[in-house]
Amino acid sequence: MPPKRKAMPAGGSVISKAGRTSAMSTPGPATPRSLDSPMVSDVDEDLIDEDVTEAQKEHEELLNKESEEFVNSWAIGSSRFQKPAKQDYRDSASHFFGKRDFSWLQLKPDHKDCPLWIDPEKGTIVLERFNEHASKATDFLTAIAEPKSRPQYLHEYALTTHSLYAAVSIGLQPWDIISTLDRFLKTPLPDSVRDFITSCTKSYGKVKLVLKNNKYFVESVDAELLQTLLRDEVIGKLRIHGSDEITTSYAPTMGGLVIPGTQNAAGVHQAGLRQGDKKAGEQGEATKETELLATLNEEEDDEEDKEAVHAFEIPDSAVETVQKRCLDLQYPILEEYDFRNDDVNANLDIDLKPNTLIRPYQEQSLSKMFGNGRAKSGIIVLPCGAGKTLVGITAACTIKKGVIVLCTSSMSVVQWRQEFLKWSNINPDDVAIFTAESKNKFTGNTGIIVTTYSMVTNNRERSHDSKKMMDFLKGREWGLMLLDEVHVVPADVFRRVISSIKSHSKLGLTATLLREDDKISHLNFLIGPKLYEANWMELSQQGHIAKVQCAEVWCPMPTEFYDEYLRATSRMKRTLYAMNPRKFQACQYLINYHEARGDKIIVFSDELYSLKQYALKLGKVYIYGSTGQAERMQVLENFQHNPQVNTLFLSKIGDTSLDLPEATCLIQISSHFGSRRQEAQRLGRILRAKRRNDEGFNAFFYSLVSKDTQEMYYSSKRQAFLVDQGYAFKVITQLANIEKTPDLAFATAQERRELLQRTLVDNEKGTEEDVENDDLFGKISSRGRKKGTRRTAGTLGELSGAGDMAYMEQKKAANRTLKKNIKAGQSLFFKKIGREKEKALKKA
Ligand SMILES: Nc1ncnc2c1ncn2[C@@H]1O[C@H](COP(=O)(O)OP(=O)(O)OP(=O)(O)O)[C@@H](O)[C@H]1O
Repeated sequence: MPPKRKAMPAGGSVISKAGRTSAMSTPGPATPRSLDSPMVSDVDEDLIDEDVTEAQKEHEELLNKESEEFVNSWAIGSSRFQKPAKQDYRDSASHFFGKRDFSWLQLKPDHKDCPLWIDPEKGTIVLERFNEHASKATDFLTAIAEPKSRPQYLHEYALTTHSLYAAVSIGLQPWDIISTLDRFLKTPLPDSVRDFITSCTKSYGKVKLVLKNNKYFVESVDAELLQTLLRDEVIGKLRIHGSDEITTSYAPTMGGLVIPGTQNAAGVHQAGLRQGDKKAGEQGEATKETELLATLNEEEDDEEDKEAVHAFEIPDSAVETVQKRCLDLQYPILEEYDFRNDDVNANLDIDLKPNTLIRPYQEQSLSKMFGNGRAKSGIIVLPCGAGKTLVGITAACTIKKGVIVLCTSSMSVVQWRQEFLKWSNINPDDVAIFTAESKNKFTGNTGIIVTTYSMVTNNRERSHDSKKMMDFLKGREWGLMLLDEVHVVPADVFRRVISSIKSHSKLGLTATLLREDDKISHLNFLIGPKLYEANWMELSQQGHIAKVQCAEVWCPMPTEFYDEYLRATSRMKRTLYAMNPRKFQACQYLINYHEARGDKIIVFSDELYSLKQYALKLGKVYIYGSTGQAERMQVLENFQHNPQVNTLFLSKIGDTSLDLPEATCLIQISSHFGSRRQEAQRLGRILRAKRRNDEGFNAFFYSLVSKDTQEMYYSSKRQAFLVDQGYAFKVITQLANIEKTPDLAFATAQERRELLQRTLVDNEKGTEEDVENDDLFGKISSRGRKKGTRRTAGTLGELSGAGDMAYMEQKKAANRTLKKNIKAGQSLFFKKIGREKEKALKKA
């Protein structure tokens, strides 16, 4: 714990530009002036110009006089700051601002030192990132408000019922929130906002559901409130017979609980010292940033030491009814697990390996979960590639009880198991996998099971083994349920998971807490509130994720393509804007350029037809849903280690969970409409670039869009989330010297016309759908077909008489090289591609 901070003194000093201070003895609420303001002695007086100081003196005197009157006139709770009548504050400039004219909120005298602005009507808060007190305010805001947009200089947050619920759940009290917010604001806190905070928080966090010695207790520090609940006709009847008395005990504190992998953890300290100055510096920075919150929590812990907690017991079967009833009564229940006092469930022998040091933001997110010595259920949001897996593993190492991990695909299941073995000392026999292929149990009393959501919620007839495994999962209590990629799983799937598997605490992990159907709020009550959300830009500045240059490349459509586009069905439109020859050329140009720089490139296409056509024409490798597991592994292996395989074409199956730290450049040629989530997840593939800490290194993300088509509209929608995270998309309308690209494809009008004809013929009867989708719960079913489309067996070239064969003719040179490589026995992988080509040739 950082040293305890004393309450900030009232009043303070007004800082002039030259660093001079002037005393302000007026009583009033504490202000951010006292937040490490530079003292007058810090300033070299010789450097201050006489004239300037005179003018400043005058200004300060005036300011002091005004501020004295001003500060005297306001105090917390004063109705002075309610919105005055329009005629009292509107002036000739007001019409420029319309409803957003907040000039009636008078600035505090020391507003320059306060980093926050507030919209009193909507509760939107704007943070000046350039303000010297910004970092302290940032941590506070992350705890109480939803980050909406975080570009470089101004961040926007919104106070919502859910964000305030989350703030209460990590232990903040309404008065902490009100007074700290008031301290950071440039204007006095408007009454409307104060009332909103009070009303949202007064009932939150008052009632907790705690599983102690395997019995459920409804718990509160407010005995009166528990009596009210017991008088309720529904809850009263559910109290366990014979436990008429409300029991009283004392709340646990964080005392003694150390999150593994942190600076304080045993075994890690030494490793921490070896990490070098940079890491130590960052750790210090994180500690500084959390100081404010820690102080608030610490003060509260002291109080909690003495605070009595009252509880009554309810049966397991009544948990959902009580939760629902409490919600109806406006007392939402928070779930907490007192794992340190759980003597019933066997302890799991697991700890992080001694040299594992978790990063400051990982530590911060976990401290929100374990803030009061118990495990709170909730969601942690970290950017793609920032290490959510290790956060989940560290939570498991802290709780040390049975763990069940739910993933979206069997590929992630394998990865999760590997990560448990990589980061912790867990016995491999204690981590078992439950998928269609493997239904193992752990050998000891307790352990870890990694599975998928679909395995657990499958309604179809189960095999004998599968049924036995489900009985095993349902028949025991789990200490922790780790829910990976929570944003893709619909509410009813969660309900099915949660109702069939009993777990004391739940931790949801995601990079993008957003859904296009806006149903994200369901997660708040099904799993728990958002406990922490990291800032993408901050993490990339600290080198934990790569810095990325984003660009949107506008590719005009040749007239004949555009004519066809205008009259095509919506399905064909998508194919046409993906197959736009100018887009193809841009892709070819960018691949050449980045391969020459030594980059490893991933090209994404949702459109299977274009994925294959592009890859075959350019002689590159590709993976999509139907690619067999062995071939996938081989392709990925080659992409990572073979210097001749520098570009990989991927369908949407590579959107998530693919760990390819070699990839440094990403080109997107076709995507899923306006999905913000897909855009962010794809970016995530290069955020983990190995070379991210090389001097001046940048990864590149290009989105190729066909000009004047629907794709332009979708593209700007897709970027919204990343723009809010601070990424800027440059628009490129002309790629320099593209016409000089050697062997530029479709350079003649004749070739472009042929491409158009082929595209139309190949897709006349529908297009092939990807047969696998890692987003298991997306609109397109994972195994099914979309209405109006058809699945084809074999290659499209075989059906249309074109496809591969036509490309083989055009790319004779590339294929000859390919054949030579095969003959030289260069790799099995090249041999396989060669065989496919030869087969296609023979058929033709
Ligand atoms: N504290 C740490 N120290 C060293 N390496 C770490 C740490 N945390 C994470 N990593 C590494 O960062 C990489 C990304 O981690 P991980 O795969 O867990 O990311 P993620 O957040 O789950 O990404 P995605 O959402 O894309 O799946 C991994 O290679 C992991 O080993």
